[in-house]
Amino acid sequence: MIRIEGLERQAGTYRLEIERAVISSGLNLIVGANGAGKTTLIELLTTLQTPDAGDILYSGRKAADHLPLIRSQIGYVPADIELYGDMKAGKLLKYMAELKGVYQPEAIDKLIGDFRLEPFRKSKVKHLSQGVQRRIAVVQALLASPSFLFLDEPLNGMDAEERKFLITYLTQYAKGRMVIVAAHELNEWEEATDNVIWIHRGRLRYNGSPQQWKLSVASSVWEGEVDLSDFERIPQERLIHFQMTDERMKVRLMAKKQPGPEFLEKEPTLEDAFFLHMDALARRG
Ligand SMILES: Nc1ncnc2c1ncn2[C@@H]1O[C@H](COP(=O)(O)OP(=O)(O)OP(=O)(O)O)[C@@H](O)[C@H]1O
Repeated sequence: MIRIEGLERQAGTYRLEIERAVISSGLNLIVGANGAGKTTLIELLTTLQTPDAGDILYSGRKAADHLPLIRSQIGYVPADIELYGDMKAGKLLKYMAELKGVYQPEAIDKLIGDFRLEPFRKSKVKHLSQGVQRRIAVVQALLASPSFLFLDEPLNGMDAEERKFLITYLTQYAKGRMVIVAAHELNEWEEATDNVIWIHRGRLRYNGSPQQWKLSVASSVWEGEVDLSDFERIPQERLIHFQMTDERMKVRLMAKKQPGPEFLEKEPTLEDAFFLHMDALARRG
C-alpha cells in the first residue's frame, strides 16, 4: 500500500497538491488530460522527484527516510524510454540485472521468453522497433520482481498484439503487487483496471473503483444511427464517437435523457466516464 499525505510539488507554473490518498495493490490506472500531472505524480511516487512538502509512505515507511530500500522495490518504465542503443538486447538486460544486483540467467531467459524477445537477443537496441524497445524497457523494470511497478504510457509505439500481451501480463503481475499505469487511451484498460486515479490540473479528483466511477455517470451514454442532417444538429460537445455507415451516421453521445427514439442507452466505458466527468467539471466552471 502507498499512502500520500499533504503532497505538494511546484514545477514552473504547474502545481500538484494531493492532501490524502491511499493506493492499494492491483492495477491502478492514472487518468487525466494532457498536462494534468500524471507524469509528475509518477515521478514523485517513484522518488525521481522530491516533493516540496508532504510524505509518500510505502507500506508504512516514509520514502524520504528509506530511499535505498524503497527504490529496490520499485520498477519504472518512463514514457520516453532511453536504452543504450549500441548494446545488444540480451547484453543490455544482463548488464541492467548486474547493476541491480539481481543477475540470474534463468530469470532473464524466462522474461525474454515471456516477452518474445528471443529473436532480438543479438540485435543492437537502436535497430529494433519502438514496440520491441518498449518490451525491453518493461523487462528491465521487471528484473528485480518489483513490488511496485510504474509504467507511463506503456503502450506507446506498440502494435495491437503487443498491447494486448502487455495488458494481460500486467493484469497477472498486479495480483498481490502494485502496478500503476498512466494512460491516455482508456478503453484498452477496461478489463484490467482495479482502481482509477483521476488527476485534473494537479488535484486528485477521484481515487476508487472503476465501477463506482462509471456508476456516477450512468444513464448518460446513448448510441444510435441518424441521418446526416440530424447529425449536424447534434452539438459537437455532446459527441463521444461517430462513424459513417452508408448514408447515415452511427453516433455515441452523452445526454441526460434519451436524445430520440433511435437511441439506446449504453453502459459507460472508462473512456465515456472520463469524458462525462470532464464535461461535468467544465460545466461547473
Ligand atoms: N520541470 C518543469 N518545469 C516547468 N513546468 C513543468 C515541469 N515539469 C512539468 N511541467 C508542467 O507541469 C504540467 C504537468 O506535466 P505532466 O507531464 O506531469 O502532465 P501529464 O498529465 O503527464 O501530461 P501528458 O499527458 O501530456 O504527458 C504540464 O503543464 C507541464 O508542462
